Amino acid sequence: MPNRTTKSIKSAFIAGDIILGGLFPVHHKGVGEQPCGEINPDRGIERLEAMLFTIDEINNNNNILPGITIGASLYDTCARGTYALEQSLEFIRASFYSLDTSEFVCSDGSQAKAKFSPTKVTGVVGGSYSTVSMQVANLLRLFKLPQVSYASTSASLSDKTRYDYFLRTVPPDTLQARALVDIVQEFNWTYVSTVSSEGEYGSSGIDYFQREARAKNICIAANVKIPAKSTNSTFDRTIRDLLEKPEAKVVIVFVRIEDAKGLLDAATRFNLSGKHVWVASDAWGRQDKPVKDNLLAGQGAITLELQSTPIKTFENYFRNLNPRTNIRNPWFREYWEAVNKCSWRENTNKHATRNIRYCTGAEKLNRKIHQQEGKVQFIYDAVYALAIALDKMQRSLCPNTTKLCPEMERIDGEHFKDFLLNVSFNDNYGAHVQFDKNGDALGRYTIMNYQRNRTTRHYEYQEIGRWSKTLNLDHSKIIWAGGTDKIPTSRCSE
Ligand SMILES: N[C@@]1(C(=O)O)CC2(CC2)[C@H]2[C@H](C(=O)O)[C@H]21
Repeated sequence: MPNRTTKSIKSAFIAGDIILGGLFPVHHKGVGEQPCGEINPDRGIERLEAMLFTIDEINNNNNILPGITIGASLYDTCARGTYALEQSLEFIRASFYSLDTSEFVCSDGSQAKAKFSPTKVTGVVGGSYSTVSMQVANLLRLFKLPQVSYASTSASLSDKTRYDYFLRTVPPDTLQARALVDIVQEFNWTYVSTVSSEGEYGSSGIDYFQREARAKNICIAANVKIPAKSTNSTFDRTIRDLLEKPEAKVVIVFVRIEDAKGLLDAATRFNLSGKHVWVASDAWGRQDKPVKDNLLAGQGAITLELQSTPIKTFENYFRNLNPRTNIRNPWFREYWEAVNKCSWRENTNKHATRNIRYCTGAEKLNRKIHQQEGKVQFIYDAVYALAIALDKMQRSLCPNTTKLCPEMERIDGEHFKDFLLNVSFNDNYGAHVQFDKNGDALGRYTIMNYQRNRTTRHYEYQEIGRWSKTLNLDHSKIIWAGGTDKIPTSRCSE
């Protein structure tokens, strides 16, 4: 199905009897007046394709909605709440749009049909960033449109007095804060500093950490906030603040990925290899960006990532995508140009411009560098949760048919939300999917240590344990800064 654009709004569209909306940060935030910036390969394109892949899989599964096909209408948020809000208006436009064509008759006497009518969606998958999900949730709830995020972890989104149509297949950061405190206690650290990004994710996450820490008699030394607009001097000041509390060797880091990079870049400038033990939340996770040029400053770090399992079949699907055939994703060619560093623009003049390498479409995703994006499973689970809820609703309201019956022509959002809150299934990839009364999923985290592999001598994230209500760490796998296995101390001197 070709992509559809209304006005300047682009979407990836699959036709179907029931349409699911989707929101993905296909592009990073733009700079200055530009709402959208660079293409976002992992958290944008790969996640969007994960939703398309899951819908294909469900439509080929005769056990779920056997007589009904699911379609999709996916939009780019540009990782920006305001932009996402504009795109999300497309999801609810159909609620207003009731073009009466009965007065229009074609020259041959047939009934006129609207060339384009906005597609009504039944549920929305997304967004990624909590700030985006919050703004979109404020709009969708007015139209009783359930929303299932695959990545937004801010604890605020558990508040059903504000976000009553918001659910998620990921846990709230209150659980991540508890996991971080359990790690601090595991090593008998009683005096730590904290660094957090300004904004919903960082501020909310570190507040919960500090609340949990104080309850366990852990003292906070420096409590540093990174403003939204930060420069190198911001991070230099952060390092100086940390150095004023030398006994607090451990630093709890609840920051956006850009700030994690800024922090380690500054630590490198101060030549602080091994001075601090960074203990970081999922934004840092197992991302390459913060540590790529900061091996010594980053070594010994302990980081959390939401526990997920790669979806093998999606891996094959994604690797075999090609811009010549993958036309349902209108951003795929731009992605292809970025990851292959080539230009897709057809060569309109006789001589190819010397310094541009044109894409051929024969380029292949390099297997060794591609690691499945960490939230693919949560997208897979979100789409299945919506489909299974629709299947149960269809069997309940339309018992004599596998098709849509009149009772499901205009799906009541409140009724659908009840079906959604009651789904409970295993996704065949190690996850049991269910929602609590707040629409939150169970909390499972993988704990990693950034270390220099003793055999290969390469730096890497090594899994050292897991947290699911309680912490389970293998101390023998940890390599602290400087290659030592001696646990650093971080406590008050007085
Ligand atoms: N959990 C997040 C959030 O905003 O709620 C924190 C994050 C900034 C790092 C983004 C992660 C992601 O998109 O995988 C979201």
